[in-house]
Amino acid sequence: MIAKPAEGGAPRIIPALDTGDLAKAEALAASLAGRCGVLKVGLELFCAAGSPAVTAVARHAPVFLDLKLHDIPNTVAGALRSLLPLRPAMVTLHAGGGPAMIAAARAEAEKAGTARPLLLAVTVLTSMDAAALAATGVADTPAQQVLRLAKMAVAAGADGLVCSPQEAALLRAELGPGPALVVPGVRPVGSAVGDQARVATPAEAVAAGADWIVVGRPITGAPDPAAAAMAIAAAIPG
Ligand SMILES: O=c1ccn([C@@H]2O[C@H](COP(=O)(O)O)[C@@H](O)[C@H]2O)c(=O)[nH]1
Repeated sequence: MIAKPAEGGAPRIIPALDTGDLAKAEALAASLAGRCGVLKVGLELFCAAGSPAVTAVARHAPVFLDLKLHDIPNTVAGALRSLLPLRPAMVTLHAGGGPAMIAAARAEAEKAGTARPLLLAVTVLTSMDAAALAATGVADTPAQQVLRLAKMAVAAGADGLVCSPQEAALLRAELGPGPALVVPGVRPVGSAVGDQARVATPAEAVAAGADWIVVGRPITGAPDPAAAAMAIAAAIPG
């Protein structure tokens, strides 16, 4: 399993290679790999190019395969079985799938032995504010719902959690140093927020307890993505 980055050590930034163009993703991977420890393949790239996208990006750095699996336990276990030969370093599944789904995924992942991916449970999407959450029938605040889902997911076998920077400190305080915290919704000072709702700067996210921060458009949309990634790294103390 991939180890958490040590303080002041391995780079903590995971660029999201969100494009439907595999050649563009490969070029981004080649330019960013030296500066970032892990690269993220998400739904846009995977739906466009499939498993060859993972293989191509993995030539440059370990892959965070962010497919946010969410289905009945048997189907999620089967999806994971199909993904494990790609040797992703991290895989996401929605915590909302419940404890049986997460436990089934963990049991399947264990079959890959020490090479297994980190299983990360997505709590409440960082694009959702309190009103969006209420529209799904959840009257609690995003922080309350994130904590509820996080506790359940870790108890069911998740190795870590995807949360916004605004809940990272709460999860660290409640769950301790064990679970990996992978944090999107990160915006360098002056960057457009776009469709993200619960955001903070890279420095704030890391100070709150993020092990890795996920940054997409502020890097991939920059005229020089590698320079943008280096500027983000430089803005994180330590
Ligand atoms: O709650 C979540 C879970 C995953 N993501 C993913 O992270 C990146 C963020 O991209 P930006 O361009 O920096 O907004 C993207 O791939 C999402 O699918 C998330 O944003 N929030």
